Amino acid sequence: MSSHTTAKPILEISGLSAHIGGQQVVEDVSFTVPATGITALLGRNGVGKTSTIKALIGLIDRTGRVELDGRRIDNEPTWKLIRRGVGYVPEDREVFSKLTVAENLRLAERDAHPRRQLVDELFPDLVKRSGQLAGTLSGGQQQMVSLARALLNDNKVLLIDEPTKGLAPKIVQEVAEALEQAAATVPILLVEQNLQVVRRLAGDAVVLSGGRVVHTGSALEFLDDADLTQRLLGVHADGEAETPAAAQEGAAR
Ligand SMILES: Nc1ncnc2c1ncn2[C@@H]1O[C@H](COP(=O)(O)OP(=O)(O)OP(=O)(O)O)[C@@H](O)[C@H]1O
Repeated sequence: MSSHTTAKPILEISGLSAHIGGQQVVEDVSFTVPATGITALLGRNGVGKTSTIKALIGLIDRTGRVELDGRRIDNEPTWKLIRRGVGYVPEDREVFSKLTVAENLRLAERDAHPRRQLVDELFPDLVKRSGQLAGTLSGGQQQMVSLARALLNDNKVLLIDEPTKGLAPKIVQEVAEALEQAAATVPILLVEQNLQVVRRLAGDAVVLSGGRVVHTGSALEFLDDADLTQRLLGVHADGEAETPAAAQEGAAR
């Protein structure tokens, strides 16, 4: 899928900076997220991908400018951004383990008319397991619950952090399939280490190093540039073994 586009972006980020414990983890970050398709946020471990997403939605203190659909949101608290239609699927999934699948989904319903049919079509396995405690699901199934919760509401954009992390290859493909279908209904900013998934899904790519944006452009063009992927991700993105999880931040700083 190539959705490299010049249409009006859904998210416009400029000069975003954030500190954690005295360390600057996001440094003057600027990029845009197009109003359609999937934009991949890439980089080695520890470069600040998760922190950038958290800064975007105010989960860590930030400075800079963030616009959602042309409206400034950087001065608003997280709960308000969620209500304005910024869906967040965190890295650790955060399902309520003592609640059933159905209860997890019901808790997430924010709109008067949640998109039940879409979610049931996307995740038939969850329909079958609606009475099962979420804590007894596999990692992949919990990821589906986490994605389903965000998709129930009519969001303007989804921020999804490493949805395939730690999942078996077959389940990675299922999650990728769900993301592909979800992206037909809502634009997505996706942190993803599995570059085969990025290749399949992403139109644009934003690459971070040392808390800064070091590359933006077409995801496929980036992945096809072996020198650039080697330099910025520590891997050759040549179709095989495209998972730079072990490539530590450091060399690119
Ligand atoms: N709660 C925290 N306390 C202290 N330092 C933190 C905390 N969270 C993140 N950091 C530091 O901030 C930097 C950026 O981390 P972040 O998790 O945003 O990177 P990332 O690119 O998402 O990494 P990964 O791919 O490993 O998830 C790292 O140096 C990390 O050690």
